[in-house]
Amino acid sequence: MISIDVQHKFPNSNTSINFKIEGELQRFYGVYGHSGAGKSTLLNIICGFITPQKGKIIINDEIWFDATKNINLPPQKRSIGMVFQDYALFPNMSVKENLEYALPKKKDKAVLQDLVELMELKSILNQFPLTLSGGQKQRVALARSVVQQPKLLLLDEPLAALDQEMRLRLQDYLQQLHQQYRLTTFLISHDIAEMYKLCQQIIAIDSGKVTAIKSPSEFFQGQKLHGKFQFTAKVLDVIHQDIMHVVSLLIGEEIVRVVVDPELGHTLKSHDTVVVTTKAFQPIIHKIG
Ligand SMILES: Nc1ncnc2c1ncn2[C@@H]1O[C@H](COP(=O)(O)OP(=O)(O)OP(=O)(O)O)[C@@H](O)[C@H]1O
Repeated sequence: MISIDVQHKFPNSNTSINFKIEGELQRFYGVYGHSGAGKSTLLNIICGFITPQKGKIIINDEIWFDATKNINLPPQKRSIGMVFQDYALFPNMSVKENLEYALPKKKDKAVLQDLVELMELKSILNQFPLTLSGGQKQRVALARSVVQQPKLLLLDEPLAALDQEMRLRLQDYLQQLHQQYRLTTFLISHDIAEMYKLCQQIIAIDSGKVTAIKSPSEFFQGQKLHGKFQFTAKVLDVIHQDIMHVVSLLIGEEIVRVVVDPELGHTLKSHDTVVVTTKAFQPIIHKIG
């Protein structure tokens, strides 16, 4: 059982933090909200980097924080694995040494071997972080955070710096990790598809408060899906040909050319951000993967 009920106010900030979460162990939670909503603050409070002014954090009957009883376990006493966007590996240690360093002294080394296999790290065990790609580093960082089999795994946008292909592969690894070890996981992500794929519950945060805890389909379909296509795109260039105005748009990693009204065409320039919507909803869908 997870029971979080904390209040906090940062000096010089208008945001009052008030997080209330009742949840179950072994679940994969997505933490979702606008920039500045308080997602990282939630993870920092759970791991003990920020001490809230009031409230309690109880994880599986263990009190990690209780302001009235003056209990505040330091981060190293809270059983937590963490991975952030920047790959915090020890640069002077090989992959193998990075993993071994994380293994608690009395723990069986078998878990290391399992993780090396699951995360396909065998071929890079003797390499140093500097020689690894972003995706490889994050695979090692994920494996390292799981070596000690923590009670909570806290992931703050761990895949945000990776390209789309690598991101999808790492999502598969994350999924396998969760299936294998069933660690209670909190993942911050802005990627709705990622949340759908990985998370059982979405913890929605807005202005320092938890506003909903729902399944991805309940949450996102209520919030986002309006039965029409809507994309955010970057304008790459606008070509004026006679009375035609052709705009090249970058949508995700795809470039799409569209003809627009001259009135609109004259107002657009490269680097503008636009929203593209279509009224008719008759998409042609081809399975590609
Ligand atoms: N140490 C701090 N001191 C003062 N204010 C802070 C501190 N940490 C966070 N805040 C404020 O709390 C609010 C929430 O910040 P937080 O980083 O948790 O947002 P976030 O949802 O993770 O945003 P992003 O998606 O951009 O990373 C912001 O208004 C931020 O300025």
